[in-house]
Amino acid sequence: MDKVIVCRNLTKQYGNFKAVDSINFEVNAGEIFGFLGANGAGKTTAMRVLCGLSYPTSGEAWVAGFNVYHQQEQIKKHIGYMSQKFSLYENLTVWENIQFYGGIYGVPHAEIRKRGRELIVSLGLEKEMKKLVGELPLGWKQKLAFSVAIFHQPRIVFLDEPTGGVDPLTRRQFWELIYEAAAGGITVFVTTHYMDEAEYCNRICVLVDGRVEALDTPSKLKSIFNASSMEEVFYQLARGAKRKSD
Ligand SMILES: Nc1ncnc2c1ncn2[C@@H]1O[C@H](COP(=O)(O)OP(=O)(O)OP(=O)(O)O)[C@@H](O)[C@H]1O
Repeated sequence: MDKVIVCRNLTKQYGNFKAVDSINFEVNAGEIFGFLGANGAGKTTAMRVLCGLSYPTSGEAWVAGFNVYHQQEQIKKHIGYMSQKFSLYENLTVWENIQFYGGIYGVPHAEIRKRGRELIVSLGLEKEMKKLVGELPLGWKQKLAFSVAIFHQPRIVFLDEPTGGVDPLTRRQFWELIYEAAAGGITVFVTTHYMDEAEYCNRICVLVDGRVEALDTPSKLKSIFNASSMEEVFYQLARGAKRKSD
């Protein structure tokens, strides 16, 4: 099977403090891989290394076949990224944001127009196309931010708590977009604090104090921990955590 992310003893230290402590995992192509952990567990730190935004202290990792020490620029070209504070421009219109991000990622102009129109239709944003993004409800912004993050058809999309602050129905609709992307062959690496979302992932990796404490499908994890929900699994793992949120 094609491995799009491989981590081998990946470590990131700040001074003597190991924010990410020798983590190992592999993510398969087309997989929806959930990355869970309490506040301060090390999720964002690990994700930043995998996105080519910071260097590890030791260990190895490859993303889309590229090395995190030597090939950060190639990694950036082959991934999409969406954070909690997603990066849409609020004072540009929906259409202008699509054009802008398509351009940044080097999508040819004619292609941006064609795929941009298809995207507007598929999101049902025809009437909002010329509206400023700042005027859209949060749920729409999140859907648009996700669509823009995968507009250049990357191999992997990294989502850092993408659905913070929206209601369960909107979250569910957002996850339909995630499933569509995965069905189209994009690997999804997602952090979340919502345990209903954890259940939607193909596999879950739970970080506790910078270390991988569990890694399996939601159903296997529930059976291993003799738990009826991912919430319970998470609680059993995270209650021993020493780190507290900042
Ligand atoms: N630049 C830095 N210098 C020192 N310590 C840092 C730095 N960045 C992060 N840390 C520490 O590393 C640990 C992991 O932080 P990180 O943001 O990766 O956690 P997280 O799992 O993403 O948490 P959250 O769910 O709150 O976003 C925390 O204890 C944090 O204080």
